[in-house]
Amino acid sequence: MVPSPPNSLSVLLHSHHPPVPNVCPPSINPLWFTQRSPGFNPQVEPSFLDSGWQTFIFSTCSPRPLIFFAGDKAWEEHSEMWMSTLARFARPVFQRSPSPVVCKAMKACRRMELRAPSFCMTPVHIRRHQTLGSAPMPVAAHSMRHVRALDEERLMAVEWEDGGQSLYPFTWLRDNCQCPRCTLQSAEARLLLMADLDIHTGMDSVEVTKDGKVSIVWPDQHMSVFDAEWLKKRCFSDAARQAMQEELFLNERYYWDATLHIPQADFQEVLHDDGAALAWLLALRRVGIVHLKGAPAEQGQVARLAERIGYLRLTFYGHTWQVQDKSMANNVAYTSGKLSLHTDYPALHFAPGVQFLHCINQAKEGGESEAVDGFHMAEQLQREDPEAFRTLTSLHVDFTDTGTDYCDFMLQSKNRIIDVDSEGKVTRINYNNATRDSVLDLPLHQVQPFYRALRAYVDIMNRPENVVTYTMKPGDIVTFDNWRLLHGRKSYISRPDRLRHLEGAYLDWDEVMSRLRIVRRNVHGDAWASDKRSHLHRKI
Ligand SMILES: C[N+](C)(C)CCCC(=O)O
Ligand SMILES: O=C(O)CCC(=O)C(=O)O
Repeated sequence: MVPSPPNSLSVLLHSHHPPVPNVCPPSINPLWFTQRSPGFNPQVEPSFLDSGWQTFIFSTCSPRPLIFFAGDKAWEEHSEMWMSTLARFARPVFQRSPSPVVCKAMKACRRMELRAPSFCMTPVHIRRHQTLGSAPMPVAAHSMRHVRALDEERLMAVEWEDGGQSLYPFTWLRDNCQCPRCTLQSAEARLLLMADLDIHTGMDSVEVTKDGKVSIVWPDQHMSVFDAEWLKKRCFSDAARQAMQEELFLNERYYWDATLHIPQADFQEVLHDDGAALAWLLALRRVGIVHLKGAPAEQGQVARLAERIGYLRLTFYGHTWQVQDKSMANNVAYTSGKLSLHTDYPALHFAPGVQFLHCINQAKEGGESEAVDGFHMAEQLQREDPEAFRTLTSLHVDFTDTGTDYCDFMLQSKNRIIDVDSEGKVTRINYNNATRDSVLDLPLHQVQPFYRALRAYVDIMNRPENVVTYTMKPGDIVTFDNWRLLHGRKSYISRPDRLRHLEGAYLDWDEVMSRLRIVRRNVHGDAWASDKRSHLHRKI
């Protein structure tokens, strides 16, 4: 064992029995690292632990930087591989880290000439059977050493007890005054009108009160008092903002291919236990697909699951809908034919974010399910065929859907097959070949390039190494990110004595994320998040 120098990195072997087992095999984790590395902040990630992943969690929030390893038996079996994985992926990340604590630790490591793969790690066991949810997280008391007004810049500077500093614009502080005249406390909503906000306000005085808050007197003698923790959460530094946004939106994704072991959770546990619900929703967000097992094989279960979240998304196919081989089918899904990889409902401009499919009855022959990670496939397309990627992220394609179900409908939409945000990051896939319209609103010279680009994307997603195949059994519910995954099914033999029957429902990501935040707060409280942010304030 390599001795641990003072202030060096320690490893805690975190024995964790995840509520969602086998989210991914150890062999996949290095991939996760490579994807995360570019913007990777070595912060503690309790959420990741809760989804049952076997990986390394970094933390610089305690006096010494810690590395948690969330694993189980896999650690014993793969410890060598884990060590070298950590050395390969984590060391460069730590080396790039601006955190003074990490820099100090790295220097200590270099002094001791500790090189990869050992990476100055001391395995230490912490209590077994302890999840991070129940682990005593260091509670950060964010106390302020000093506050001052920088009148020229119209900024308030907070110097924190641990040495860091944060800057807050006067205008922002006045805008966010928490007093009952400026904030409706019962709704946590702003009362102060924009028209009444002096966006060039000065500050008469500022001080730290005896109970550790910031007290400001404005030129009109209005007074604002801000809690240290509240201010810390809202620090404007790049790192703090990035951490806050990740905490709010959980936008980091784990990209996968055919080797994915689809995360699983128990249907009843998810319905009744917040820890299980949290694990489910975290994996749904990060991986994009989770199987729930053990639902009764009868109609009504996807509605119960949607109620666990909030409410489902009504569409022209009804509150919930029955996937069966129907005569005069109003959708190709309601036949026994093959469904090629697709997202649901690109005929809507705002397609449902999340889909539940519950197997009530499976076919005797055929009907196996398929899924691919559309974001990962888009990344591969961008790498292999940038021209095709440009085409699919820029051209708007017409989709159409006409018929009668919940009521009669005649939908038309224009969507980019690969939707990107203003920074070029893929946010949504819109593609169902069945509802792609024959109306193609392109000048002649763009038609053939469009087909070439679409075919290139489809060819990548159809590669066997990218497609996960599974067979749903009665009582299984697949829950997946319909903005990200493309799903399909093999054709099946329809028999009157054994009717294949799935029940489906849609939800939107806003409602799902809302429930995720609530169960996370129920399970962890707010302490871990603020602790995570404790060292992220801006150095000036
Ligand atoms: C019919 N339904 C609800 C199973 C799927 C509709 C998806 C689509 O046509 O894009
Ligand atoms: O029948 C299936 O397995 C999948 C159905 C489907 O893809 C859909 O309803 O969108």
